[in-house]
Amino acid sequence: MSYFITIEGGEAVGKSTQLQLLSEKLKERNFSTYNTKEPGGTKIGEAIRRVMLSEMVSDPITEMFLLSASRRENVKVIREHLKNEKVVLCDRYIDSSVAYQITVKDGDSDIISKMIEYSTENLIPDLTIILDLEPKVAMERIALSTSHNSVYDMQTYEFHSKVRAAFLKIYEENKGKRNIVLLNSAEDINIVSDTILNEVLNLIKRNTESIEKLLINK
Ligand SMILES: Nc1ncnc2c1ncn2[C@@H]1O[C@H](COP(=O)(O)OP(=O)(O)OP(=O)(O)O)[C@@H](O)[C@H]1O
Ligand SMILES: Cc1cn([C@H]2C[C@H](O)[C@@H](COP(=O)(O)O)O2)c(=O)[nH]c1=O
Repeated sequence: MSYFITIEGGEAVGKSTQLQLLSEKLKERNFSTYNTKEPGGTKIGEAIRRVMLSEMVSDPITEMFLLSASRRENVKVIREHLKNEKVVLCDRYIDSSVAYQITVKDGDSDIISKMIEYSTENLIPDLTIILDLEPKVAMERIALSTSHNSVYDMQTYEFHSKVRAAFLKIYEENKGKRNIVLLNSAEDINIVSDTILNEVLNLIKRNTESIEKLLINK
């Protein structure tokens, strides 16, 4: 069985740390994983990432064109890995576009939703983990980190607060409709990591059980 899992949230909430830990823990359990991120994941995507992280584009639709080009290329690669029974872990995906380009930057939601549709061809995650953190703590982590110096990392408290609120809204609007989990990432790294692993193992267990039921009833 293949799984597509996304990790979402604002700047420095711990997405890449948790993605790496999850990948290692799944490998220890004999799952084959493929790690990727957005923007990025392919040669074109990485070039777009460099542009986006060095220059804040004020027009959300212009940003969506860049993100969609990166995403479309990345989705092709993701689909190949899903065909090969991999657990694909993606650091940010479509919920980030809803949060940043629609909610925070007030981009036209119909246009952006269409762009998401075209770039993903409706590839929806099996599970989305949203990491939530007070912007004050996130900004402290950014200040201490040597790798957090993008134009997004350097935004104001107000910007980071809007991003946090946007992800909380996504959670409220989607819980019960798709597999989406909200976690407090102010907790210790290992506690957050164990909780994420449990969520993933539960998803796999639920799926395996429903397949077994189908086979028995056949
Ligand atoms: N639970 C935690 N407690 C304390 N520090 C943490 C925790 N999780 C991550 N960190 C630290 O916070 C910083 C940001 O973490 P990380 O790079 O994983 O965040 P991120 O969400 O991927 O950031 P971005 O999306 O902005 O690149 C890193 O220095 C990391 O070591
Ligand atoms: C996928 C996606 C990303 N962004 C922005 C927000 C982030 O700060 C940067 C990526 O940097 P990170 O270090 O990987 O967090 O890109 C966005 O605005 N919209 C999106 O859909």
